Amino acid sequence: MKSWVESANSADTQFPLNNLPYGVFTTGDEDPRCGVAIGDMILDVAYLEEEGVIALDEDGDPMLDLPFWNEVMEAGRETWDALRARLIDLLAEDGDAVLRDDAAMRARALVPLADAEMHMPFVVSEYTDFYAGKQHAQNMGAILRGSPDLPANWLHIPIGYNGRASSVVVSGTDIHRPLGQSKAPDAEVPSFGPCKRLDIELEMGAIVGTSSEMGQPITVDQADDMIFGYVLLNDWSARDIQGWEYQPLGPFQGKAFGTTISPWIVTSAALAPFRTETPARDKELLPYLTESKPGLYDIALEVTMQPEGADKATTVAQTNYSRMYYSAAQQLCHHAVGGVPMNGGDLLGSGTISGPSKSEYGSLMELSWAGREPFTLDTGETRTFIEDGDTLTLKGAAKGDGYQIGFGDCEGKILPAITNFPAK
Ligand SMILES: O=C(O)/C=C/C(=O)CC(=O)CC(=O)O
Ligand SMILES: [Ca+2]
Ligand SMILES: [Mg+2]
Repeated sequence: MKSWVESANSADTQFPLNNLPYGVFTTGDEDPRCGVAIGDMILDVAYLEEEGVIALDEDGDPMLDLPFWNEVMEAGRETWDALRARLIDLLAEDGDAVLRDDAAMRARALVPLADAEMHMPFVVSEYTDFYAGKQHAQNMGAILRGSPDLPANWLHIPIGYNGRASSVVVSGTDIHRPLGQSKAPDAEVPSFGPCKRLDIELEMGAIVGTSSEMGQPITVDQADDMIFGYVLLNDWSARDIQGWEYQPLGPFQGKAFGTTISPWIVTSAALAPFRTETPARDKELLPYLTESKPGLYDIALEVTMQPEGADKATTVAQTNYSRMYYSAAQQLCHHAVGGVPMNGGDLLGSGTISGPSKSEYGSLMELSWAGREPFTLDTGETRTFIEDGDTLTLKGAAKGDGYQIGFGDCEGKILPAITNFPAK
């Protein structure tokens, strides 16, 4: 689809007219507001709503003058579809000319992406992280338990744990190395201090738009319909803290200190042409988890690492979201079916995405095989885990014929641990 915003028609842009992802931005010290990426510009949809060019609510109440997309998410799929259709009409080469032919309105409504600061695109109500990548689960078993055999439940249940919504941050937010307890295998007692095995996890985040009732089960198809869109997600992980704390209740502090998401929510509608089947089942799933349509998406993913002062980043992994065993719809169905009310703003981490070859591993734990096999960056430096000053970036794009649907970088720099507090 062609737009009159020229930069949206380039094969290299992450934000062609087919994408139209949703973010929250500022360009100065005004209040953050909703925007839509198009080529190298942001469309200020809060302004267009104020001008009456976009009208979502029957009563004329604004929905886009807010520093989050939750209001639109909760309004439901009819509103999602209406907004997308209106945006395509306003931005298409041969669509409604109201914006295209009004130079003053255009100048006010289109802001260069390069001038904008991006904020959290939605209020995260709750955050759940799954463990649904088969290669990743086998690698973690081999590394930590001496065998790639999957846990007995793994092929039957999308395993997950309840994470922290309060520490989910937008790309570009620095993360301090966490403090915590750990115990080396040969040590007699645990010690307290900065994490020594700081890691990333390459994941996709699914964002729930509409709610389900407490106690009310839903089907996988209903769950799929509740998903508003997707972001890239880095589940920062403190492996030494995690290893000491996680039995028998699962991850706690080792994964609670920070989770970074990409600034743009790519809608399920934009990703629809890239739907792809979950893989063949090793064990037949129980009927409540079966899907009637392809539940995953073909999204190429990449991880880069850049030490402080280095002039370029090194690609350390490349894989694809289609490597997952369970879809977000299956995960959401499983979550709700047990009685949990799921709400607009619920964020579901896919689980770490790894493919079969080493170049496809989505964590440093796997890439360095728990620190036993250091890898070399383009700068000549070696790494096992993250060092202070390193910047880790996730990138992702669904690749169509002559265009791509991107998410914007999901980037975070690691700062030293904060140790100046009184307790010793
Ligand atoms: O198998 C383990 O002991 C640990 C696994 C993980 O840390 C993975 C995790 O948190 C879930 C995921 O992102 O896949
Ligand atoms: Ca994770
Ligand atoms: Mg986390």
